Amino acid sequence: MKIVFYKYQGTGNDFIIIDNRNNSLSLTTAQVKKMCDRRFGIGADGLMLLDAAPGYDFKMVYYNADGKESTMCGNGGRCLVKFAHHSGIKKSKYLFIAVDGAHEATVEDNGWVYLKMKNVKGIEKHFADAILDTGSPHYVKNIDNLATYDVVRYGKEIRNSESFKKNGINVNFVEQQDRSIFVRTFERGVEDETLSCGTGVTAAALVYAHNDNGFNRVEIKTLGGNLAVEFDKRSDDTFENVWLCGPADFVFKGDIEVA
Ligand SMILES: N[C@@H](CCC[C@H](N)C(=O)O)C(=O)O
Repeated sequence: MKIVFYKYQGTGNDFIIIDNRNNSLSLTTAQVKKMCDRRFGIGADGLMLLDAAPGYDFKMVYYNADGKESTMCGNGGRCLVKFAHHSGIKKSKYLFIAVDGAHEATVEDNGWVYLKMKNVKGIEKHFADAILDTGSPHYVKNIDNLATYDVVRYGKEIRNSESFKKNGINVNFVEQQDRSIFVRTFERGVEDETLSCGTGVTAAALVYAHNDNGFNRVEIKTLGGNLAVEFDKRSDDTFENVWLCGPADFVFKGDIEVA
C-alpha cells in the first residue's frame, strides 16, 4: 500500500506523521521500524498517527523508531499539534488525547507550540540521580563538561542496567548553567542519543526546580535547539501546569510504498 506521510521536527527530534483521521490504518512493528530507518526508509526518531477521537481535536498514537508503540513523546506531541494546525484543524487551544491522558496545546504567533504535560508527583532518588515520569520514564544525572561527554556509552549502560533493562528508561545528562540547563538524552526505543527529547527536558527542568526554589520557568539548551519548561511547584513536591514550549516545524511531505 502507498502511504502519504509528513516529516516534522521539534528541536531536531524528528518524526513521521500520518493523517489517519478515518482511523483506517494500522501498522505493524516491522512497517514502522522500516519507515523510521535512516537507510532503508524515510528516517525518524519516531512515527505518529493522527487519529480521530470523539470529544477531542484528535488522538496521538506514538511509536518509537524500533517500531513499538510507546509512552508519551513531548516533542512529538508539539509536532503533531503543528501538523494539525497546518492540516486545517485550527484552534486557539487544542485538546488531544494521548497514551498518558488529555493534553492542551497552543500555537503561538512566533510558531512555538506550548504543550501541557501531565502533573508530576514525586521525584525518586537513585543514588545521586533522580527518576521521574513526565509521560515517559526518565533518569536524570548531573554531569560536568556535558558537551564532550560520551552520552551513548553511559546512557546505554544505565538504560540496560539491572534496575531498568526490563522496561527501559530514557537517560538525561544535565549541566546546570545559572537558570538554564543543557540537556542531552539517550532515548529508549531509539537506543541512541537524539538531538532533543521533550519529556526528557521536562524531567530535567523539574529536577532542577526541585533542588531550588523561587522560579517557575527553566530555559533549556539541547543539541537541536532551545526549549523552555514552565510549571507551578506545590509544597508537597507536586508539579502542576507543566508546559513544554518550543519550535516545531514541517520538513517535507512524500509517499512511500509499504509492504
Ligand atoms: N522523544 C520523546 C520521547 C519518546 C518516548 C521515549 N523514547 C520512550 O519510549 O520513553 C520526547 O520528546 O518526549
